[in-house]
Amino acid sequence: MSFLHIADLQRNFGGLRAVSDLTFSVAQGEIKAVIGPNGAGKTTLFNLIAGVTPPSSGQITLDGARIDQLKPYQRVERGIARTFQNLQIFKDMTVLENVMVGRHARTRCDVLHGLLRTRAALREEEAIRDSATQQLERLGLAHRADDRAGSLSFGECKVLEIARALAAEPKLLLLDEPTAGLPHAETERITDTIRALNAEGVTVLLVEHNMRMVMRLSHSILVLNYGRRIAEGPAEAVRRDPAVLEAYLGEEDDDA
Ligand SMILES: Nc1ncnc2c1ncn2[C@@H]1O[C@H](COP(=O)(O)OP(=O)(O)OP(=O)(O)O)[C@@H](O)[C@H]1O
Repeated sequence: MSFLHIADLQRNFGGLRAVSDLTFSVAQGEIKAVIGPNGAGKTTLFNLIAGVTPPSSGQITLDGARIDQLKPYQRVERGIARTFQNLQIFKDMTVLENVMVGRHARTRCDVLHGLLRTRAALREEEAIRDSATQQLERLGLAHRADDRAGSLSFGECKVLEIARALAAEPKLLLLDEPTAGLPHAETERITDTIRALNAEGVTVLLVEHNMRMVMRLSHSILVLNYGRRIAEGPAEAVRRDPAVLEAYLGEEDDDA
C-alpha cells in the first residue's frame, strides 16, 4: 500500500510549471530518491510535501489522509520531517539544543506554559532533552552534545540536521541533498546512517545529486525534468532509460 501518494500535483510560479502533472507513490519502508537536472523541480516537490509551498492543484495523501491543505507543523505532527539543502543550524545554540528544536515541533505545551515554567512544561522539557540525546547517540554525535553548533564540521552539521529531523519521530523523512559537499568517507557514513534508519522503519524520500550513492541506496528512483516525471523504477532500469540519459546529457557528472 502506498504510504505517501502524490496525485496530479502542480505548482506554478507565474508562467513556469515547476512541478507539473506529477503522480507517484512512496511505499511504507521504502527509500525513494528524486533526481533530475538543475531546476527539475526537486526542491519545489519537497516544499510541497512539507507544506512550505501550497500546490496550484493536485493532492498529497499520507497514510490514507489528505495533507495538502495542512500547515507545515501539522504535517510534522502527522509524521513528516525534513532536512534542508542549505543547512538550517542555529550556530550559537548547542548541538543538543538544535536537536531539541526539532522535538518542540511535536510537543503540547504552549508558549504560556513555557514562560510560567509549569511543572508540566518542565517535565516535557526533560523528556525533549532525553529524546534529543537519544537521537544524537543514534547518529554518533552525542560526544558533541554540549558544544556550540557553530564549532561543528560541515559533515557533522549534515548529521545534526538529520538528528533534528529525527527528533520529531517522523514516519517519513525528507532528506534534501544529505551528502552534498561531503568527502567520500562522510558520504559513506551518511549512507549507512540512512540505511540503518530505514531498517528501523523510517520511510525515506531523498533528493540527491550523488548518483553512486543514489544507485546504491534507493529501492526506487523518480526522475524529474522540467517538473515532470520522465522515469521511475529501480536503479538498474532508470540508469539505462533513454529519456534519463538524454535529460542528463551535458550535465556535469557529480559522481566523482
Ligand atoms: N519561489 C520561486 N519563484 C519562482 N520560480 C521558482 C521558485 N522556486 C523555484 N522556482 C523555479 O522552479 C523551477 C524548479 O526549481 P527547483 O528549485 O524546485 O529545482 P531543483 O530540481 O530543486 O533544482 P536544483 O537541483 O538546482 O536544486 C526552477 O526553474 C526555478 O527557477
